Amino acid sequence: MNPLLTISGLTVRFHLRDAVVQAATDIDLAVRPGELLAVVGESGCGKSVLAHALLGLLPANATVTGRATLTLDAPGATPGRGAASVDLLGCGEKTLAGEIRGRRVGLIPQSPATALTPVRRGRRLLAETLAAHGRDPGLADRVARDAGLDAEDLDRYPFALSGGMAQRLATALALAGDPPLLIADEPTSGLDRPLVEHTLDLLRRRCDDGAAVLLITHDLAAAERVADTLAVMYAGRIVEHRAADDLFRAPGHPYTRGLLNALPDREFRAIPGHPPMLTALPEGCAFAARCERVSSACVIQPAGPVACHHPLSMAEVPA
Ligand SMILES: Nc1ncnc2c1ncn2[C@@H]1O[C@H](COP(=O)(O)OP(=O)(O)OP(=O)(O)O)[C@@H](O)[C@H]1O
Ligand code: NI
Repeated sequence: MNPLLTISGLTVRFHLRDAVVQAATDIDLAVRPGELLAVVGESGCGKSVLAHALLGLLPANATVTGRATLTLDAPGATPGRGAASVDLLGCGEKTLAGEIRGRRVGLIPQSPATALTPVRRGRRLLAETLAAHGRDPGLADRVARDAGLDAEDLDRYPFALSGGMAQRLATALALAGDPPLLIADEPTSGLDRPLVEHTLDLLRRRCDDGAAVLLITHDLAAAERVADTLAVMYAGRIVEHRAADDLFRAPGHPYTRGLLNALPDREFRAIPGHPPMLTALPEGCAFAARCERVSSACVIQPAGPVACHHPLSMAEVPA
C-alpha cells in the first residue's frame, strides 16, 4: 500500500540571537495506512519538533525545509482523481487550519494540560470539536470512553483534571475528527500501567481499522508492544528506521543497541555520556563521541536505514 504520509529531507532550524539550533536534520520517513510507526530517542533529540513541523505549529524563530506529502485520497479511491495530496510543509496556515489539523491529522500533544482550552468543560470541548468536524456532538461520551475517560470526568473543567485525565481528554479530542493520520506525542506519559495499555491498545486498534499512527515515545517497551516500524532519532536525525521486530531482535545502529541495553529487562546499563548540543553538532556522525565502534570513517555523515559506518551484524547480537 502507498504511504499516507511521506516525509523527505525535513529539516528544522531555530534561530536564536547568537546560535542556530539544528533541531531536525534531513528526516526521511513514510507511514502507510494501517501502520504504527514509533519514533523513539532520548529527550531533546527532536521528536516533538518533528510533530510540530508537520502541523505548522512551530514558533516564528523556526525555519522548516523539505517536504511532507500527505495523501488525500480516501482508501480505495481511484488514484489520481481530484486533489490527491498536499505538502504539509508548503501548503500554508489556511489549509493547515481549515483542512488538515484535527481532520486529516490528529495530534495528541505532549503537554495536554497546557493545550486544553481552560474555560470549557471537557464535554463541551469535545462536543464542539466533534461538531467542527461534521460529527454528531452526542458522540462525546462514547469518544471519551474509548479514550479511557469516564463520562463524569467530562463535567470537569480542564484545570480540575489530573495529568492523566487531561492526557485522556486530549486523546479523545484528537480522535474526534476521526483523522486518517494520528500523531501521538508521548500519549502515555503520566498514566499508570493499565491506562498505558488501554491507550496503546487504542492506537493499535486505530491502525487495525486502517488509520496511520505516528507514536512518539521514550517508552521502548510501549513501542515494542504496538509498533510495526521504528524510527530511532539521535541529535535531530533518524539513525535507524526498520521493521520493529527486526530492530528489537537485532539492532543495527550502536545507538539503538545502547537504548535497548538500557532497558531494565535487558542489561539495565545506560549509554555513557550525553548527546551533543544541537547548537554545536560535530561533523559527521553525532553519536561518534559516545560510540564504541567509532573510527576515522565517522567524520563523514552516514546514511541509509541504519545510518552507521560500522553497523552491528546479526552475529554480534545475542539471539
Ligand atoms: N522554540 C525553540 N527555540 C529553540 N530551540 C528549541 C525550540 N523548541 C525546541 N527547541 C530545541 O529543539 C530540540 C528538540 O526538542 P524536542 O522538543 O523536539 O525534543 P524531544 O525529542 O521531543 O524531547 P522530549 O523527549 O523531552 O519531549 C531541543 O534541543 C529543544 O531545546
Ligand atoms: Ni517531546
